[in-house]
Formats: sequence, C-alpha cells, structure tokens
Amino acid sequence: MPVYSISHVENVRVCVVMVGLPARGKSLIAQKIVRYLSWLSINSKCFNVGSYRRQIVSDTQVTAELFDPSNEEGMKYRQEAVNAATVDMMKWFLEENGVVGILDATNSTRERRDRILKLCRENLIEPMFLESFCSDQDLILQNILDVKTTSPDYANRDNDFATNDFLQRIKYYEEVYETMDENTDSDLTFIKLINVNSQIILNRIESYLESRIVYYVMNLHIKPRSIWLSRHGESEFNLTGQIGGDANLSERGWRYAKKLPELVLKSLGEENKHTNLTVWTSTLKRTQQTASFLPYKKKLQWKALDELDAGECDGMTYEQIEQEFPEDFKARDDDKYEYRYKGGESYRDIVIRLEPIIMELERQENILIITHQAVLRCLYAYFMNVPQEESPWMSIPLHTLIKLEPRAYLTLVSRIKADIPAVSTYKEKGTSQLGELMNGDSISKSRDLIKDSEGRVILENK
Ligand SMILES: O=P(O)(O)OC[C@H]1O[C@@](CO)(OP(=O)(O)O)[C@@H](O)[C@@H]1O
Repeated sequence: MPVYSISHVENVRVCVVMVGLPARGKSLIAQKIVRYLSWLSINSKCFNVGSYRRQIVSDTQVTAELFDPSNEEGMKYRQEAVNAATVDMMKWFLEENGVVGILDATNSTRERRDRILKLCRENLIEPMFLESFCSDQDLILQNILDVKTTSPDYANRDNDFATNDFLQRIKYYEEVYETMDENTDSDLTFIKLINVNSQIILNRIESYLESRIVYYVMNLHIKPRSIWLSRHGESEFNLTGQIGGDANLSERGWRYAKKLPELVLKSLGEENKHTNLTVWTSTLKRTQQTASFLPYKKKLQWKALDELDAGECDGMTYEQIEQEFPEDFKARDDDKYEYRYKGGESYRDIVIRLEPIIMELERQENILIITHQAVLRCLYAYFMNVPQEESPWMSIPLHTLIKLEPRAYLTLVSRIKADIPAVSTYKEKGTSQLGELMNGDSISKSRDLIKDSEGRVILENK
C-alpha cells in the first residue's frame, strides 16, 4: 500500500523566498529546511543565487563594488543571476515534480520580491517569504566569520581583505534593504525571524505544508551542542540472531553499559567533563539497562525510539523469515525502506514517528540517545543527509559511541569504540546470514568518510 505524504494530499507547491542582509544565516536555514523535508520524502531543493552569480562573474573579479546599488553593470549581473536561478527553479517544479523550492538570496528590495511573486503566481506556485532579520551584533559577527571562512567568494583571499570587503558589501545592501512588515506586506505569506527566533512574526500562513516549515524554523537554535548516539549493549536476542522482542542485555552487553559512562567522559573531554547530558532511551529493557550506569539525572523514555516493529516476524531470525515468508524476505531486500512487516512497520513508518523526536532534538542542547539499529539509521540519516535508498543498509555497529557536532555547514562525526566484542547484527542484501563477529569498525558501507586531522569524520550535510 502506498504511504502518502502531505505533499500528495495537499497538492501544494511552495517557493520559499529567503529575505535578509548578508550574514544573517539564510543559507543555513535554507539548507536545514531542505534536509528536513527531504528526510520526510518531500521533494525539495535549494537554489542559491550566489552560485549562479559566480558562474556569470568569475570569483576573482568579485569585490564589494559589484554590490554597490549605483553600479549598473553589477546590478545587471546580479539580475541575470537571480533570473537564471528562478528559471531553473520553475523548470524543476514543472519537470521534476518539485514540491518546496527555496530561492536562497538576499531578495532585499520590494521590487525584486514583487518580480518573484509575479513569476510564482503565473506558475501556480505559492510564494512564502522567510526573512532573517538580525540586529544582534554578536550573531552577525559570528555569521561573518562563518561566511568568510566558507564562502567561495573569499577562497584564497587574506583574512583582513575578506572581513573588510564583506562589511562593505553589507553596507551596500543596507542602502536599499526593505524589511518585511505587517502593514506594507499584509497580503503576503511570510515568516520574519528576528534575532534567530527571539521574536517571530507570522503572516497569512495558509497551507499545512507552510505551517510545517514554520514549526520547524521556530524550533531551530544556533547554540553549539553535541548529540551522542549509541545502540543498546549486545542483547540476548542479538546473540541468537533473533529480531525485535524485549530481551535483556547479554553479559557483554552489560559490560558495555558499565563502560558507557567512561566513554561519554572521554568524548566530552577534560574541559567539558561536568557538562550535564539528558539521556533518551526507548521503552525497551535493553536500552534502559544500557543507560543504567550513566550518572545523569534526567533520563527520558520515548516510545517513538522503540525498535522497528517486525510484526509477525518478531522474535524470528532472518533465516527463519527467509524459510517461512520467502516472498516477504525478498520484498524487503528489494525495497528495504518501503517494506512494511506484516502487522509491523517499515523504515518510512519509523521516520514518521521520529518526527517529533527530531523537532525536540532541534530545540535541545546536549543529548545522549540510546536506541536501536533501525531507529539509529533513521536519526543518523537526518543529521547526515543520507538518501533513503542507503539509510536502511548503513552499518551501525554495537558497542560504539557516536558523537555528532552540528556546525553551520557541516556535521562533525566521531566514534569511540568500547573495545568489548559483540556479534554483528548486519545482514547484507541477498542473504539471511549475519556478518562476522565485529567490534564496530564501520559505520557506513556505502558512504565515503572524510576525516579531519583528529580522525573525526566530516560529512557535509548539504
Ligand atoms: O532493518 P534491519 O537491518 O533488519 O535491522 C533492524 C533489526 O535490528 C535489530 C537487531 O537485529 O535491532 P536491535 O539490536 O535493536 O534489537 C532487530 O531487533 C531489528 O529488527
């Protein structure tokens, strides 16, 4: 049975038009929305006008003067760039069934916004403006630092040049900037975020899809924090190769539980060793037993973190499933993301029930989540932007603590192995056999991992 997402039900297409001066975190917000909606299977894409502009005017020629509103040639190039991006976006809506397109640019004048508005209306696409208005100097400085160290405009430029040039660019934009307001723009759909989300103005939010985007951006914060992920320690069912159930930890699983506090301290590092973590587990015994030696007071159980419900196959081994339900076994291998166990769940079902968890995670600071193989794959896929076809096949080994550090444009990943052996619960496609005994050496068979100088894995979550 097909599973419908909201985009099928509503038949709405939305163009999110970013608005705001440079260094207001617009690209970061835009990318996060795309990552979140894609994770929910809503076809979304970001069109960054800056990268179109770089194709028109080569990087080496770009200085702040290009953005001087009295520079006619500069204005012409910039208009060409926004035209090219909007044409591509409209094509994508029509030819690739796009549902949410994001036009990532400053769109800082009413004249520019009116042109985009007209184009959207001609193409029956709902325009939704998302302004990031920021007057907090510390936030702006932090953003400037991010932009000048990550923007291709300033690659190979010296630091002082980049800072001064970028500040001048902002000044030029300020000369013509028209912020959105409830009076002049009262007939438009818009969200205005003031200083991230210390104040939010909402106007004419009409469709369900728009309200989902609103709810998501309202929950974002930019405070530095980390998220730790771990599977429960090896369970008695893991030893026998049975899936599902509510088994106790094995003797080695208990050893992992006892060692976990030490691994967390190691991962926090000396200077952060007193950081207070909140621990989230599922309602199943194996995750709670794994959390039982952690010294943190706040431990919450979430039903939404329970393992994939295997329905009629609960308690069976993969070999038994292959013998008793050969068609189901094959159907699952053919499309593991969509396959729903008889009377149970699919990976897609897990993603749907995890949505409130993701929302809460966006609001929270330091959290340690102890959960299960399939659930961890889905959470990891959200943070690392892993496509649906790959995520159910990622190998997430037992007895390994994973740390995620979300940064402006990427997420850092590091892993600490407990050095306590555990069985492998990884089943390759096309076989019912589990892998060799392993001790957590790979996290993903299908993705190339880029490591930094400290051995941490870096993946861009674009
Ligand atoms: O989707 P697949 O690869 O079958 O992995 C999910 C399975 O992982 C298991 C272990 O085999 O998780 P868990 O260790 O948390 O119990 C099963 O319970 C669950 O059905």
